[in-house]
Amino acid sequence: KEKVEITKEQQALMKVIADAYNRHQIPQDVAKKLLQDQYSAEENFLLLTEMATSQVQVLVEFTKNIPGFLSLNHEDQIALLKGSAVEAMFLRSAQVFSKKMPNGHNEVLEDRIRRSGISEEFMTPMFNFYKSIGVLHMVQEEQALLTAITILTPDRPYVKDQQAVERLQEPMLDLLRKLCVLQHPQKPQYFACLLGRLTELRTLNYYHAEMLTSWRMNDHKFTPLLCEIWDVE
Ligand SMILES: N#Cc1ccccc1NC(=O)[C@H](C1CCCCC1)n1c(-c2ccc(Cl)cc2)nc2cc(F)c(F)cc21
Repeated sequence: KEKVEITKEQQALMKVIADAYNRHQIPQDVAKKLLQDQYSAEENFLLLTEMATSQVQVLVEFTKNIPGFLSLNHEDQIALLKGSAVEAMFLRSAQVFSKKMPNGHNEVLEDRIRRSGISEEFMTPMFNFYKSIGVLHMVQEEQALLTAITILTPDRPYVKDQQAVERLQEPMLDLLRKLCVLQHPQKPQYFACLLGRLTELRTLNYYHAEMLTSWRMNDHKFTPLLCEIWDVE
């Protein structure tokens, strides 16, 4: 039986990433807002664009805390942020969706999202992903590392120095692998399962632009930042 040990520098890395992840979270909890009231498709769309805009700002702050990220080539830094912003948003949404709430609240939240204005055809892939994240019962450190690993994906479009990105992603993957063995000793496949979720996450990337433009309302307005990050307008 392999004796898994987290080294001193891996403990330091975990602390940096987990602190940055907890520090850079969306202030207002959108789930609470959705549970309070039933909003129109227009109001929900506006809420989404506000959430997504603040999520990008939060993502940039989190990413700046990833050791070595700021030493990457500047265009590559932008390419990594642009390439991972949508996935980070869905990963964050999945984590919010998976949080255990008082009886019946999770069902109400799902219903509010189902009726928020998103086109029917995207419900299944989106909720399948949310549920597949939910069943993993990830701890905060795993969520933080998974977000960092998503950002540090070497094969994003327009990344020039992929090796430099791999050198940053590898220590994160190694640390996450050890964490999974220590946190979920009864699930030897847990680490592989987590990485499989990142593949499922990429498919949501594919749908996101259409999810937005097909929102059940006319005249979809996006902030300039979202036009940059989402392939819309
Ligand atoms: N959460 C969260 C979150 C954090 C940062 C950025 C965006 C976020 N997502 C959001 O706000 C949206 C809201 C926005 C208002 C209308 C209903 C969906 N959202 C999404 C959703 C994101 C995108 C796209 Cl195309 C469709 C859906 N899946 C959610 C799951 C949840 F459980 C949840 F509470 C909220 C969720």
